[in-house]
Amino acid sequence: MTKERLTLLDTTLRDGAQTVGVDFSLDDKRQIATMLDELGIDYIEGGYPGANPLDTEFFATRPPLKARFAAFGMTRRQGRSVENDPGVAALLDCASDAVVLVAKTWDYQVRVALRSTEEDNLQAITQSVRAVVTRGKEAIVDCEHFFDGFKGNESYALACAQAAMEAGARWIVLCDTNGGSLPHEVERIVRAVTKHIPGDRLGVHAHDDTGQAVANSLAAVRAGARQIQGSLNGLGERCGNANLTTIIPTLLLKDEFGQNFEIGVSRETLQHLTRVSHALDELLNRAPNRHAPYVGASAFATKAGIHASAVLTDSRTYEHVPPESVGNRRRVLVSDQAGKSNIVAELTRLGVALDRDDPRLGRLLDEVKEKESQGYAYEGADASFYLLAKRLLGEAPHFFDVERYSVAVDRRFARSGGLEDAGAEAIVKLHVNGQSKISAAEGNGPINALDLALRKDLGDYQRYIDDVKLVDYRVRVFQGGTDAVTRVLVECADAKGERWSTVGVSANVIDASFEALIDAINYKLLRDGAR
Ligand SMILES: CC(=O)SCCNC(=O)CCNC(=O)[C@H](O)C(C)(C)COP(=O)(O)OP(=O)(O)OC[C@H]1O[C@@H](n2cnc3c(N)ncnc32)[C@H](O)[C@@H]1OP(=O)(O)O
Ligand SMILES: CC(=O)C(=O)O
Repeated sequence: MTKERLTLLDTTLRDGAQTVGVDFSLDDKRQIATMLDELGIDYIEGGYPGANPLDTEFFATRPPLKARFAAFGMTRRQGRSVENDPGVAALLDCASDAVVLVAKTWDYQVRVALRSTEEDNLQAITQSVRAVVTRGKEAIVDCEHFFDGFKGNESYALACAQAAMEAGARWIVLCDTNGGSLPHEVERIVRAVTKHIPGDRLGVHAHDDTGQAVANSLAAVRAGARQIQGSLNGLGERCGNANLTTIIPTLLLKDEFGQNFEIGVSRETLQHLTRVSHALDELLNRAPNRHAPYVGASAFATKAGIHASAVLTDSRTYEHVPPESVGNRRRVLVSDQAGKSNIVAELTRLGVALDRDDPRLGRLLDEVKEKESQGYAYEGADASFYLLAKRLLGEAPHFFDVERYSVAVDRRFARSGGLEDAGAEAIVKLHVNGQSKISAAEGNGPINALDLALRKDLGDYQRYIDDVKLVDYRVRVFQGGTDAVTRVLVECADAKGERWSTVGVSANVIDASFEALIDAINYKLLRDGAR
């Protein structure tokens, strides 16, 4: 059976730029466009030339792309001709293959937001589309507020969409601009529109204000629309746009869509999806959403012991698709929800062989649960779990002893009252292979000073830790009040690019940090076979 082609238009660089907290640089835009292109997206909407210098520059220095490069802007303004509208001129003159024109299609918006007449808005649509087509570019019309407009005044919303089609627009895209529509409404309305406009000229642009942008986009496809607009990681105005990082694997891997449609993204490039999603977060300096469908670190993480036992027997028991299909991986977590299966799986991943019938396994599981009840959390501290296991198995040499440490915080104030200088000093006294070592260090804060002092002179073992860097530090205080317990998670990295995480727990944040730092060093010595 021949499959129908679905077209994807990515608006990460346009609607995504309207996300609170997102501020792309020119270089970010270039890198993101390249990633989208390599993925196999059909249209990349690069921004709004003429609206700001960055977007104008991005179009002036158009990146080389296989995808169609689309510029976004609005239909001509009231009281102006298309020839005399600088906004339209910027769209016509920029180096794009396609122009996406946003057009009002809700009569109420025409009156209130444009302060115009229904007739003038129809003419603006017709004239603007014609201008784009006459310039030899493809016209795509984003029918703003289409679903709300259709509910309020069906014939006017349809008249706007038809005006766009008759003027020569290749795609008429029905937008759920306020994001309040529900999947059954979208399906009903798109089906009604297909009686007037062929489905292979219809698209959908959904916002996520009820958390259903993905469902709404899929509902539109079920009803006949053949273009989906969305963004990577669901970036976009307010709650964001339809998340292409969810839609793409759904279209490829779920039978209803996969058996009936094809898209520009192949099963092979789909395996880069997790990397692309995280690369975007990295560019934006945002922590990836662990719970994101398909690409989140928890998307294929199994915490419950009963699930782990089954998933290790046959992964389909608790996985709706194989994690590798989207470039993700299975994680079986060690925590107070774990059973023996979780522990064996994590030990195997860490390269530690332990038989399921070995009585030490039960002792390790009990120890994990006891420590977790005190506040330790091993699901985010694999190196501390590794040390715990190795010590219980009697396979962890004792490298050094700490005799004492102290930390002082120093703050100096100017006569005017302002802060003049701030810093911290730490002293650590250790015993390494019979030698006493005392190290002092200054840092920009107490943990920094302590970390530097601890790693300054480890005698015979110093060469193993010279390249260690503390790359992440997180504190969580729980139980509240004066009995509060502090959990510190530390992530370290070395020159080989390896990363490992450790945990420390105490009523005192410095003690908890010190414990996590000590684990980090012991782990490195153990993994590198220090003698
Ligand atoms: C649903 C969406 O996400 S649409 C995405 C819109 N994206 C953006 O707005 C981001 C970039 N925008 C901008 O930089 C600026 O808004 C600009 C440069 C486009 C325009 O700036 P300004 O000229 O100051 O206008 P302003 O931002 O106040 O917008 C209101 C104007 O747009 C007009 N307008 C709004 N929508 C439309 C439309 N679909 N068709 C025609 N005109 C429109 C209004 O009538 C009003 O015109 P007026 O100034 O002649 O009264
Ligand atoms: C075009 C657009 O972004 C919208 O209507 O939501």
